[in-house]
Amino acid sequence: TYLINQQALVQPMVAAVQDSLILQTIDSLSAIQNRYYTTSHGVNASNTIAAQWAALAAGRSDVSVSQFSHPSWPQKSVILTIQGTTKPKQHVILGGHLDSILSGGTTETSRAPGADDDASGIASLTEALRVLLASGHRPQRTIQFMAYAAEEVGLRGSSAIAADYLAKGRKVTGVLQLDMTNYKGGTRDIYLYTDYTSAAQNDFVARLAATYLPDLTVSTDRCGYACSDHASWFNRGYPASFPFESDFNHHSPFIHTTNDTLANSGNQAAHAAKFARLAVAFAVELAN
Ligand SMILES: N[C@H](Cc1ccc(I)cc1)C(=O)NO
Ligand SMILES: [Zn+2]
Ligand SMILES: [Zn+2]
Repeated sequence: TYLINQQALVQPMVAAVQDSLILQTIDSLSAIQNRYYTTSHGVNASNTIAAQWAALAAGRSDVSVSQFSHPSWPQKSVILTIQGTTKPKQHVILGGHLDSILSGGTTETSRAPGADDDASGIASLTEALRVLLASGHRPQRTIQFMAYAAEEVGLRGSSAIAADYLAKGRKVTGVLQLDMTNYKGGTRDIYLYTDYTSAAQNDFVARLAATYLPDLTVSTDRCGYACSDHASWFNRGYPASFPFESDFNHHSPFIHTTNDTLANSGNQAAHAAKFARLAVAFAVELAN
């Protein structure tokens, strides 16, 4: 029973989302030479996100930022935790991946901007996080924002983290994945993917969109394979949802190339902002 009853909290947060700040984050992340999981730039990208999230967390004793080390490669995942007040052992998780890749192979000097895949998702998450922290709201359940390493090489960062949660018996109320939120190739606004996701939670997400983003159109589609980090959680029995930029046939054609740039995403972040608004609604409603 997914209740939607936090309108007084969520409406102002949704209104506070700024497209310009999302654009700024996409621009700075895609300016890094590449974010490949084994390069010095890929390590730098993780540290940059950790620093940016730590700056947002400043002054909050209930908020912390950590990096999750992966022994078999150098790029760390980033986890920001907002401690829950009454149900701290229950986790609401929102994620995206911080790595990038070139389909022909990626080296230390490769240019892999990954503006849509997945700087856009990280930027949408960062803006959702910003407005959530700016509100001063303290959620009942613990909310975690995660920037996963090494998604492009087999969902490896999220898989390691999800396996760790399972091994530790941690309770996960739900997971939202944002991977590619800014290239508007389809006719609708938000596409909820139905494979490797939870039907019940997807219905909740659709109702969140209807409640908080009434002007937007929502549709569904399928990937046909484990196409992003939501599958790491779903495959271990955790409820996951994956709102995506377009229908399968119209996603950004630039991904995994040197042309996955902000310019090729229309030099805008209005599309990514829709996902930031949905993310903040998901976090606050599910964590209370
Ligand atoms: N495989 C995904 C890209 C991808 C994700 C969803 C859909 I629909 C189509 C394509 C990837 O590269 N994620 O990083
Ligand atoms: Zn991706
Ligand atoms: Zn990708």
